[in-house]
Amino acid sequence: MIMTDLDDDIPQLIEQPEVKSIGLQPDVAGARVPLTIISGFLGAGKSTLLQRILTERHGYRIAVIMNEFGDTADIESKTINVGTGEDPSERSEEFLELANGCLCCSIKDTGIAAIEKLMQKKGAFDYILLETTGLADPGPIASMFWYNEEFAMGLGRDITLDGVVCVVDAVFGKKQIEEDHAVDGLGESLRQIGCADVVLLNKVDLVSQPAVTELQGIINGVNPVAPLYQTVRGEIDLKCILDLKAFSCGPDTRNAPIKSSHPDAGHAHHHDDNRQPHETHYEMRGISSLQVSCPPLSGGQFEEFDEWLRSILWEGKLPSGQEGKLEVLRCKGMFTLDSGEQYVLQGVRNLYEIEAVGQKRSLGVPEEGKVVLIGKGLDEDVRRSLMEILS
Ligand SMILES: Nc1nc2c(ncn2[C@@H]2O[C@H](COP(=O)(O)OP(=O)(O)OP(=O)(O)O)[C@@H](O)[C@H]2O)c(=O)[nH]1
Repeated sequence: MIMTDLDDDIPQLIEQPEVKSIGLQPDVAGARVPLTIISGFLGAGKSTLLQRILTERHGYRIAVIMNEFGDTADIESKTINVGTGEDPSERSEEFLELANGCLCCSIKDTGIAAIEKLMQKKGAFDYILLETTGLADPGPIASMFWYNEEFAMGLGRDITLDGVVCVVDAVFGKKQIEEDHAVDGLGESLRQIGCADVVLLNKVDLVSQPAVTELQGIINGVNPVAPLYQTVRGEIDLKCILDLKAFSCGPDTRNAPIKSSHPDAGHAHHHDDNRQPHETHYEMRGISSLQVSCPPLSGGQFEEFDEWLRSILWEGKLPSGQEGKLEVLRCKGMFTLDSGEQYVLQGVRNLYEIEAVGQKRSLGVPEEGKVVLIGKGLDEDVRRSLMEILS
C-alpha cells in the first residue's frame, strides 16, 4: 500500500457527533446486517475510501473490516487511531471504535473470526463493509456470504450480502486490465469488474478526460449493468454504494448509468456514447456480457431456461456444447410468467438462485423480463441458444 499526501488525508477530529441510524430498511426476517464487499485493483483507493468512511461525519454507523490495518503504513493506523486515544503500540487491537460512530476491525487473521467478533457488538452498528485485498477474486467471497450452507447456519443468520463494489484505478486501470489479458484465463481485475454491482472509477483527478472516457468504455464493455461513478479520493455519496440489495433484486432494466460524484468531473454527461453495445478487443479476448430481454414465459420455457442455466453454470457448456468452454462470473435476471408470477435470478459463479417475488400486478413492474450474464465464452452461439428458449 502506498500512502502519500499524508497531512491532507488526516481528517478533522469530530467532537461528540450526533450518530444516527443509517435508516436502512431492516431485513424482514429481523435485523440481519447488510454487508458490502469492497474489492478493487491494487492501490486503486480502497483504503482511502474506507478511511473516509471511518472518519467523516456522515451519520451512518458502519463497521469496516479492513485488510491488514495493523501492519501497513503508519498513516493508516494513525488515521484510524485519531479520536481513540489509543497507544500506537496497541495497534494490533482488533477493534477500534471511532468518533463518528463507526467501528473498525482488522481482518488480519481470518475473515470469519473478525466478523464473528464484530457480530458480538451487534447493535453498535447497522452496516458492514468488508475490504478484500487487491488480488482477491470477490466471487468466492461473495458466494460465501451469500450461499454457503455452513455460513447460513451461523453468521449468515445475522448478515446478509448487499452488494459488491469495485474500485478501479483511473491511472493504471487500463494497464492492469491489459496485463490481466496476458495471463491465461481471467485475471483478477476482470473478475472484480465482472462481479461488481457498482464500479468506482477513482483518481479521475490524475488523468485526462479522454483517458477516463476510454477506460469507462472498457469497464462498461465488461460489465454493462453496474453503475459507474467517477471519484476522487473515494468521495462518493454512501447511498450510491450501500443498501443496493443487489443480491435480492433483479437487474436494473435500464442501462447502467455512468455518473460522476466528483465536482470537477461534470463532463460525465456525455458519456452515454460508451454505453452502446460495442466490440472491444477485451471482449474478443474472452470476457463479455450477454443481455437478453424476454416476454412473459410459459412454465415450460421457464423450466427449460433453468436447465439451460444449470448446463452453463455447472458444466460450463451449452446443453449441446463442449464442456468447460464457458465461465460465468455473475448472472442476474428477472422473469414474468404467463401466470403473472415474477421471479428474480441471482448468481455468482456456479451458484444461482431463482426466487419468486410475487405477482407482477401487485408490484406494478414491467412485464418484460431480462437476463444478464457476465463471463467468458458468451458468444453468439450462447445468445442464440438462450433466445431460442426465451422467445
Ligand atoms: N490523486 C489521487 N490520489 C489518490 C486517490 N485515491 C487514492 N489516492 C492515493 O493513492 C494511493 C493508494 O491508495 P489506497 O487507498 O492505499 O489504495 P488501496 O486500494 O487501498 O491499495 P492496496 O490496499 O495496496 O490495494 C494513496 O497514496 C492514496 O492517497 C485519488 O482519487 N486521487
